[in-house]
Amino acid sequence: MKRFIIGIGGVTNGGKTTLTNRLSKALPNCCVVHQDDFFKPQDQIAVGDDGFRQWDVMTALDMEAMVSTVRAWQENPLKFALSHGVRTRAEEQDPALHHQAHILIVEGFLLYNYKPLLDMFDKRYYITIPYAECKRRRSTRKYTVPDPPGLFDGHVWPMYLKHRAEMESSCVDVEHLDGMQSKDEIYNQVYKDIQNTLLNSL
Ligand SMILES: Nc1ncnc2c1ncn2[C@@H]1O[C@H](COP(=O)(O)OP(=O)(O)OP(=O)(O)O)[C@@H](O)[C@H]1O
Ligand SMILES: NC(=O)c1ccc[n+]([C@@H]2O[C@H](CO)[C@@H](O)[C@H]2O)c1
Repeated sequence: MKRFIIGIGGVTNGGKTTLTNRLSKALPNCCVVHQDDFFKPQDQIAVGDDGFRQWDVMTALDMEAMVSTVRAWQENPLKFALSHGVRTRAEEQDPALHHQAHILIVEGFLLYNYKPLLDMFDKRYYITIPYAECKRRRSTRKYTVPDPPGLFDGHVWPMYLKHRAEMESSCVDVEHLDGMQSKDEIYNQVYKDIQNTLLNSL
């Protein structure tokens, strides 16, 4: 049974969770790992010289635990699905793929800057949206720890630019997605692409 690990990375509020949720319902035998579930507790997040808690850096995340979770899926996708309460709905899925592939979607804003995780992906997507749209969408969001005033311009966006530049300079192979397209357009494009990738490699 073939196993595929798909990364849905990119900028905060680019639409990663929206896309992941739709894909995970449509793809066969599909589990999901969300990077946001691996944030360290607030009291372990350093406060920078700028006065902001440094949420948007690798050290804010327990990346070892995240990699272990992905390894647990690799070792036994069926056990992983059962223990994470995933029920696959065969009747809605593509019968050509259903019995042949197990899929893990890993979704998050900092997937491709951590080598041990980077190397686990079979396919990497990277969603981007421009600054103004990102700031607008982010201002409507309620995180477990709400953004203090100025966090977006003082920390979130500069860290995004820094990590993106790092990723580009290390020539990571990613497929870019335009997060300004409609949710349907993005979903249809990625679903078709995954279907082709799977069928070509089975
Ligand atoms: N293609 C789209 N067009 C317009 N709005 C979108 C699109 N995709 C998602 N959104 C909206 O943008 C906001 C962020 O979406 P989502 O939670 O999927 O992003 P995310 O990348 O997972 O964000 P984060 O990881 O920073 O929490 C939501 O309000 C969502 O409805
Ligand atoms: N999920 C959280 O615990 C949390 C807390 C504080 C900030 N964030 C933000 O989540 C985004 C990634 O999805 C990052 O831009 C963080 O700033 C998340």
